[in-house]
Amino acid sequence: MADLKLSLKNVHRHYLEREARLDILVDVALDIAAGEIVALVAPSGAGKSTLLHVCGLLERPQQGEVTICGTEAHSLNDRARTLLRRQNVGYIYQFHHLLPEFSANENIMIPQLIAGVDQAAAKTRAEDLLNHMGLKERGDHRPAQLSGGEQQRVAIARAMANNPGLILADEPTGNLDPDTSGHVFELLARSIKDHGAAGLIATHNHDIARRADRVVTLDGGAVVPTTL
Ligand SMILES: Nc1ncnc2c1ncn2[C@@H]1O[C@H](COP(=O)(O)OP(=O)(O)OP(=O)(O)O)[C@@H](O)[C@H]1O
Repeated sequence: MADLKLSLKNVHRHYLEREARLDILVDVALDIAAGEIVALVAPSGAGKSTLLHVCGLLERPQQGEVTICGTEAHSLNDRARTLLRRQNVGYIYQFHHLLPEFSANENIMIPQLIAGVDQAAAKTRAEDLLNHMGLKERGDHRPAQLSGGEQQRVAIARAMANNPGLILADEPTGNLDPDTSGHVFELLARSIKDHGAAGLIATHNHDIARRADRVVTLDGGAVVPTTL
């Protein structure tokens, strides 16, 4: 059987707005195996961020199973969910969310230090990851001293820092020009595959989505395959 990094079964997520109930995710099923990258393309408001939040254990679905790297999250308490997320999930956002007062190296070290890695090992790994991102000389630079594409490459390195099995990316190239978008996506895809991780990448950019192993969309709240 495939080594599944993400498995969703029968997932339902709704929001209550005054009297109305908004059904955003309806009976969602989705499996992503190690080494696989799935693009999620759907109109604004369809529920892409909601799906990523459920996959990343930031939101609980009202119903269904969310299994991350072999561990089913539903019955876990909040603390156990946080640990599962920290150990197994890397998140990348449209805007890098790097800590402005810290250098690129330090931004990549911080999640490792939180996970209990010692200072020297965290620094070595940060330098190694930056090197892979083509940013060897930029370790001491703060986010404001880097271009948008460079900031996103640091954000990718940070997401990979604790070697997560699952990478979730919400519009990771949404803020970049087309050439830079392609380059950043290639680096992200290579990182995911080199680490034997799985990736779910929400994007409005069809050129980017076509580079994934497969593309899915949200149709009436369900995840269904699509071609672009
Ligand atoms: N906490 C919440 N309470 C009520 N409604 C919410 C909440 N979070 C999201 N929604 C609604 O759920 C729907 C899906 O939102 P979501 O952010 O997942 O969409 P999206 O596909 O990521 O959109 P976009 O591409 O514009 O970012 C929207 O109609 C949104 O208003």
